[in-house]
Amino acid sequence: MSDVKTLPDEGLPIEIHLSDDELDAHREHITTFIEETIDDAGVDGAVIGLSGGIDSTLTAYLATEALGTDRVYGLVLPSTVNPDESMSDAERVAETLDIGYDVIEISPIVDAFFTAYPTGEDDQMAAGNVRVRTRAVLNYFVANTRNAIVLGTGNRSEGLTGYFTKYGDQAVDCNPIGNLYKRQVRQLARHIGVPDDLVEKAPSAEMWTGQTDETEMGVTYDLLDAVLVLHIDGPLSKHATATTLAIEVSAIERVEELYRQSEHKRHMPPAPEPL
Ligand SMILES: Nc1ncnc2c1ncn2[C@@H]1O[C@H](COP(=O)(O)OP(=O)(O)OC[C@H]2O[C@@H]([n+]3cccc(C(=O)O)c3)[C@H](O)[C@@H]2O)[C@@H](O)[C@H]1O
Ligand SMILES: Nc1ncnc2c1ncn2[C@@H]1O[C@H](COP(=O)(O)OP(=O)(O)OP(=O)(O)O)[C@@H](O)[C@H]1O
Ligand SMILES: [Mg+2]
Repeated sequence: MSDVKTLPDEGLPIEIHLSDDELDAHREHITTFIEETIDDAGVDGAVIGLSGGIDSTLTAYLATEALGTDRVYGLVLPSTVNPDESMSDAERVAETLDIGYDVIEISPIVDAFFTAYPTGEDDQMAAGNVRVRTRAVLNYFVANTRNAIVLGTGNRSEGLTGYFTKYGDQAVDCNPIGNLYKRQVRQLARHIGVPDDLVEKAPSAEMWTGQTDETEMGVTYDLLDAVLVLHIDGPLSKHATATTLAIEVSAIERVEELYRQSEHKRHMPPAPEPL
């Protein structure tokens, strides 16, 4: 973690922190959103990929609260690079919520891609993205058969930094926690009773062995969220944000870079204007 930029203890802006009343309001707002999305779509329920991480765990808890156990279905999709502990955490979530779920090992499918195009197997990012997109295909396969929609687990911090695989974990029908920054995801999860060990574990895409979000992005989520709320979403300039948070301008510039480089991921694929 040595070259990961962090926030000084006193640097957390109040705009990030949610009071108990605000957390209750988010809980109500999100469960209503899930219920209305299912009703408007005219489907029987929702499918969600369970990774044992906090984003899918919180989304699954809120979906079950909104829809009931019978209308939420979990998919636990291990590959060779997922730690056993993550997959058992994912199963624990499904068991705790008492929702139906399948465990499907994706390695044979992923290996078929590597056999088809062996050059790609050693490219860590490209191969990791194949694992992520394989899960998307399975999510939709199961959703089609169950007359269900696919619930995404993307949060606002990931959305603004493009920290997701295009047409992979972003290939979903809605993102119930998409308006929450990562720190708020943890706060709401703790508030509604998600076990502490799941709230506190280090976020990881688990696309390759040992990957963690913060190491790859080069900033902690606390720093990222603070810069997003004050500067990218908020009114403060780069220098005012650096002063407010007592951090170097280079940390702000790293966040700006993540935001700028991922602009294409936040839009539908463009086409030329009609002639
Ligand atoms: N300017 C541009 N305009 C239009 N399209 C553009 C583009 N630049 C790249 N592209 C396209 O986008 C592709 C690159 O995007 P993409 O395939 O997504 O790949 P990329 O952004 O390179 O990698 C995915 C990132 O998301 C992270 N991730 C993925 C999945 C889950 C999680 C998690 O937190 O669980 C995190 C992962 O660790 C990595 O940092 C290029 O191959 C190209 O096709
Ligand atoms: N092994 C897996 N099986 C099923 N779904 C998965 C698996 N790995 C990832 N996913 C899906 O991809 C989503 C994106 O992963 P991401 O790592 O961003 O979220 P998370 O694991 O829920 O939380 P965290 O970011 O804290 O690790 C997950 O929320 C989950 O829906
Ligand atoms: Mg994860």
